[in-house]
Amino acid sequence: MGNTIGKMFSVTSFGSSHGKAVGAVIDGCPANLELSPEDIQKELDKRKPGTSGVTTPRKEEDKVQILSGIFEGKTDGTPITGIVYNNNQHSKDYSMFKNTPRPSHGDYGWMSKYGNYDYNGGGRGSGRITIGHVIAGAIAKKLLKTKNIEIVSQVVQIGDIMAHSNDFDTVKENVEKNSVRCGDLEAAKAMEELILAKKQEGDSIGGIVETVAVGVPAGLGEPVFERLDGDLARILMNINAVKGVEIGFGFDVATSSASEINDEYYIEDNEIYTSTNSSGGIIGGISNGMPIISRIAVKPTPSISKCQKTVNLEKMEAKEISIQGRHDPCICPRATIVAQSSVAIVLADHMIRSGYIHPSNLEI
Ligand SMILES: C=C(O[C@@H]1CC(C(=O)O)=C[C@@H](OP(=O)(O)O)[C@H]1O)C(=O)O
Repeated sequence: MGNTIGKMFSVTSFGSSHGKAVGAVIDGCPANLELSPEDIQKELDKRKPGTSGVTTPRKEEDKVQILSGIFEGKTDGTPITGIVYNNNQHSKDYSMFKNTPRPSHGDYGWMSKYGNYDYNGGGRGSGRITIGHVIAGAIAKKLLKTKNIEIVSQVVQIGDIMAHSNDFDTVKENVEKNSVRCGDLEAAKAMEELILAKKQEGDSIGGIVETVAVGVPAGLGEPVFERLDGDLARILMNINAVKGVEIGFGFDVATSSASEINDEYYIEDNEIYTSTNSSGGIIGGISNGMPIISRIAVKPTPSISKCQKTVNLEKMEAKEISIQGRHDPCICPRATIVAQSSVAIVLADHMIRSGYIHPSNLEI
């Protein structure tokens, strides 16, 4: 239960971190979208572990195989299955967690719910599960590109260091130039130093990832329980380690007057625009044609080597642990591509639902 999202463009996630494989089944992608494994691989390469000092050192190639849904280089309207086999599990690192939940890791909740919980690598609760999001997101992004919709994500905050650049094209170019995936290269340096310092201390650090989608037409989203912002919040909040979601001004609306943040309209070349975008491109739950802006607050990775208090659930006694093994000192850099994929999945779903993309054949 709870492994599928989307109505017309739906994604079912499967697998676990130390099991055989992880991936996703995507149903509802219309036929005739040109799609190759490389289209997906280049996105997975941005997420894969072991690429820099600010990620987990686990070494995985994360090579995708497409098992179904493509005929002669194009989608054929049937379910697309993308799979990545796990190759570099170190399950012995996890033997100490069998009955000993890591503080603030999903371990305890999953042990309590299922009883039979694969504690190795956090099982299905692992960040590695986001491979499925990225596979589906790569397809969604290609689909959206046919309608000139583009999405970019960047790290805008790590600890108390903030990024200051938010011009779409600059951010798009700059995120590829630094391991933190921040659009402001000055801030990126300071962020990297902070992450490496936390890693050195055996600790980790949280931050904020922002995603901007441009070219989204007005009219996506449905009242009352399937508003576009509601659906975005749902998918974003479902990413591991996310503890907060904002759209547009988000929590800052609480300290604002309407006269300060209302987005005033104007007309240019017979088109309607707003002069500001504090609504983040969504009003009344429906897109208004302005860029869709979302932010996620990502908690620090809970698995740290600093000594922490926990309990042994079998012996019912207190215990201290220092978590070894391979973990990200900060989740944010790799979460950028997961956030972007998640936004793409929701937009693809709503583009089909609203009739902007034909549900079965892209050429119609
Ligand atoms: C491997 C990835 O992230 C993993 C996420 C994770 C966790 O508990 O969530 C724990 C670590 O797993 P392992 O101990 O097996 O290396 C991370 O490395 C990945 O994202 O590809």
